[in-house]
Amino acid sequence: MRQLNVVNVPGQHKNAKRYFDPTWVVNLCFVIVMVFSTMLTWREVIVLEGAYGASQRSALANVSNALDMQMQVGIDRLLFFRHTMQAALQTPLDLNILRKRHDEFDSKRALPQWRVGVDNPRTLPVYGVSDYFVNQTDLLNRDNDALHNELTAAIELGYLFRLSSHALLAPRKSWYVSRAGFFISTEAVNNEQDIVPTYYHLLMHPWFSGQQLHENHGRGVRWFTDLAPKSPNGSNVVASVPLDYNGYWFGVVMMSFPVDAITQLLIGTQQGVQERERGEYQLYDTNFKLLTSTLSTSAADRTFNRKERALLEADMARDTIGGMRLGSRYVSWQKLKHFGGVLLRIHTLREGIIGDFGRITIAMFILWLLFMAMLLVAWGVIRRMVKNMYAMQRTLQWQAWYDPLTRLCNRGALFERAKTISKLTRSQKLPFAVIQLDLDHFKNVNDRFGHQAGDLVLSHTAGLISSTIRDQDVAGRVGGEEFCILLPGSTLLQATQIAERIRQRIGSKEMLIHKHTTIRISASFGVCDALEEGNYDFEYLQSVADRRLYRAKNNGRNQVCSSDETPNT
Ligand SMILES: Nc1nc2c(ncn2[C@@H]2O[C@H](COP(=O)(O)OP(=O)(O)OP(=O)(O)O)[C@@H](O)[C@H]2O)c(=O)[nH]1
Repeated sequence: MRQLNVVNVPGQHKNAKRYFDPTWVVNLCFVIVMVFSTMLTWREVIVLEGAYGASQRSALANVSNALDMQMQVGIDRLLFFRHTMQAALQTPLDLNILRKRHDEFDSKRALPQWRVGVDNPRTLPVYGVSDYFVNQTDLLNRDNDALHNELTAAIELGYLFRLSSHALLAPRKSWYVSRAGFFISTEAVNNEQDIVPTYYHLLMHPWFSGQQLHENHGRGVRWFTDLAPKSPNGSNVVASVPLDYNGYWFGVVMMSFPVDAITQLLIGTQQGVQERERGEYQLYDTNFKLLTSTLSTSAADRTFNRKERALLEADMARDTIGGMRLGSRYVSWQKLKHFGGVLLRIHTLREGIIGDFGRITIAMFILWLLFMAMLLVAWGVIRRMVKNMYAMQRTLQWQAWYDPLTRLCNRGALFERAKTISKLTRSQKLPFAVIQLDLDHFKNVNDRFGHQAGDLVLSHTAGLISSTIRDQDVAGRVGGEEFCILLPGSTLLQATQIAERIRQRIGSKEMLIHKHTTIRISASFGVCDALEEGNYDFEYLQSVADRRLYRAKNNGRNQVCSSDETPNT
């Protein structure tokens, strides 16, 4: 027998679970709204974070530029001093007072230490060491033709050293250290015994030795740090520039700036800035050694661990300005143009939270939380409403299609499905059998045992029918105690056998209608098939089956009639 491959008729109870669940749509919609609103909020946070980073870097750039400007003043002054020396070497002053100093130098140059000076408080004395000392190292040389001119140029420079301006970043000390074994210094050497150690000390520092031709090819200003936080003078930053003239390296002009003054300068730039926006500024030298900070050294969150330092140094190797989040801090940094060091700005989470960006972020987060809470509540309510509506719709739909007592199709549903099956079987030229079934003497059941017992018999019979037919067959209650079964794909013979099986099952069962009462009932059947009748019209088929049912009734009930001519089978 060919298998009928369509029984998916609207309203069929067995397929009800395949219905689409609308709560999934509600869930999906809310999840999409949640995801999108979270993504939008997140995007806002990222934009805010970018703006925060930019504001941090811009605050740092302001301070860094102010510091650079002051450093530039120092550099300008240093270059001016060098230029003065070069001018003095080019056109030496031919004054009697200076010529006397040449003679004095010639007379003292062999002494272990000496002092030559103009008796005038507006200039500085020249301190020197012996010819012997100079000859000990290739770094020094006293055999040059311009030696006297260099000496008078140094005395002239002494005048300028004295005229130190009142810049914000005033030098602590200024020196001219000559390779010819002498120096001038804004810090007087009070004891003659200290001249040699002082000169030696100056030579040994990189800010002198680092100005040799092979170390400073560009002959520009170089910056050095002199870290001595425990000394009374504290740490210094030293700028030095070589003095060259006519291709000969004469010596080095140097100035030292106290780190404390830089600290004050940094603190000064914070005046007028709200405390929560200030953050902490740290100045590091070229070797990433901390020089100074605007906060006291005891601040716990000012230091970086090894991993953080490595991250910062890697970032600094790539650019001249940047910023990154390190733990709960935001660290922005900028390399200083002149000094070669780097200025850092550290903004802690606490400062960030009480700042404008922090407050906006918190407000946004609270709004997002509120929105999420409202969304969740709305989700719950709408989901429940949709669920209830859906359940109600399913109930109504079920009630429209099914008989509540027997749970079989009602008359209307059966006719609808019969039409569909009829059309389908006709198009596929398949048999389509119809069984009409009527309980025998059902009135007696009602009369003897009551209407409720009658209902029980009806539902019990429906159960027997449902459990006997196949999945593709459809059973319905078409009258009080009258049933109809559609058997798509079944021939008359097969349908008659099925009807017979149902008849036997109904007749053989003792039905429990009261606690201690069972009854046995019977049913009569009329069967027909569309292929045999040559007509697929359901109403016609039902009328034939009905006619045969009444033949069965007339022939004594409890039997199946499948023909108009032959006696019951
Ligand atoms: N309990 C109950 N009885 C019903 C229901 N619908 C119809 N009936 C009863 O079914 C009985 C049908 O009686 P009849 O049409 O005389 O048929 P019968 O007594 O079965 O006799 P035959 O069909 O000739 O064998 C009537 O008494 C109806 O009241 C129902 O839903 N529940």
